[in-house]
Amino acid sequence: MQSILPRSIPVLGRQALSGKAMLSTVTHGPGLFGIAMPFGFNAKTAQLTTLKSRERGPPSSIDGCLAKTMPPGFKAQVANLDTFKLPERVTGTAGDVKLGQALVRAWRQDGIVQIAMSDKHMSLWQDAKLASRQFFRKQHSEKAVCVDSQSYAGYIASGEEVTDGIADYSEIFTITRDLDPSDPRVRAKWPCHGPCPWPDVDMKEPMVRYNESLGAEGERLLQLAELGLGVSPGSLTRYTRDGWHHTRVLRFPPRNATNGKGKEGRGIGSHTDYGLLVISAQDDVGGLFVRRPDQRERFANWEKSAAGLKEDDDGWIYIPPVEGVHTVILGDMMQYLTNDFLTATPHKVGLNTRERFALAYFHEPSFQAVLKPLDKVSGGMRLGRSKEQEGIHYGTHFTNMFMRNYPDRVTTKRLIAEDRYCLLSTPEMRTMGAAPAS
Ligand SMILES: O=C(O)CCC(=O)C(=O)O
Ligand SMILES: [Fe+2]
Repeated sequence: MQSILPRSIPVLGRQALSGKAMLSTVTHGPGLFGIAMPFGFNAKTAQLTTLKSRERGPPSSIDGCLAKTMPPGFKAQVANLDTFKLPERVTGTAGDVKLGQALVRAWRQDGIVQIAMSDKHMSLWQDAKLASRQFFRKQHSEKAVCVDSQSYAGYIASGEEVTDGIADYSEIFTITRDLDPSDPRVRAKWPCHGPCPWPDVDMKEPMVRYNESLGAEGERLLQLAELGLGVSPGSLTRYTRDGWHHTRVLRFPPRNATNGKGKEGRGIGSHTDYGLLVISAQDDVGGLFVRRPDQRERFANWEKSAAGLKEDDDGWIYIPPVEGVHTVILGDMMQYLTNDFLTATPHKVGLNTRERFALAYFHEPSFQAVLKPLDKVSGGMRLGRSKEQEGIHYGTHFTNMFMRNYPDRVTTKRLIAEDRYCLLSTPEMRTMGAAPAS
């Protein structure tokens, strides 16, 4: 099976392309907005467009349409990414290896890949999007009660989350592992372990279905990444047994209807996410920007916060919405495991002229995992130093990040008041060791 849509273009066609051929720089004046959006092109159309614009040279009118979805006030190159199609199962065939290598190459070049949604994913995403709209439309008082003092799951009002000391305008419902109060880990007061305070089944059911299917996609992507990196099967996926996967259901207000708590036009500040993969879907509005891997921009979010990194600098890539695709960026633990060969993707979200809905699914190591860098993969900088390290306990990294983002949340206050943090260093919390030498 071919790895990239459509069948009429060469597999791994991206190799023939210089990165520049896919990007055009656009600065938006406010006058450009209100023009019809390009949503409605499916992944296949977008791919064909890429091919056409390559043949013609200058950006096509469709490229221009994609660029017009960029939020006002931002300057960035506009991506027109290839779309990969995943096999239903990864079995290690020559085709799987080629696809894995192409994914690794694309992550190293752009920091992001586009994956075609299957019909099933498409319908799960439509249902989840509808549930999200219905939830965010509720009265503030109905949403505000969806909070839990033991887990970080539940509602986060616009202006509550903090990135690099500045309030984000995103309004969020976070879904973490939904644990009954009688669960032994909850009773033992493990940090971040507790129920998900769902508003109702109308929200719960579609979200649970969506997350389950992305869990399977995350595993296939990790298996392909193992093949692409040339490491033994299980080198990455051993950490996701009992993975601490979670999801952020996001709404961004239009830029002229915020509550004045954050910075004008900024939805979420520049940051990297914490685990292995972030698999996202966005609606037709547009707002996501990423930075490509750059040897000159070194960071390690688990050692020193990467929040706010280069936020107002040049060099951002705008990722326009394309119907029928997931985007996949990399998290801190992928960077740590691969010794910087694959780096976490810095990204940020700008507010647009219309409200925007997105769903970010985080495919993560187990809370109890202690990760160790892979011997066989080296990005240069960290090799040697990383080998001597004790490894990273994912639960501690996750807890640190959530405490940093929500300093005033009831969950953070209870965690501190009950001195739960010290439990993170106990042996029961670290029951997954490092990968055996491959
Ligand atoms: O809105 C998006 O597309 C991305 C959101 C994001 O970066 C996050 O939730 O961490
Ligand atoms: Fe993010």
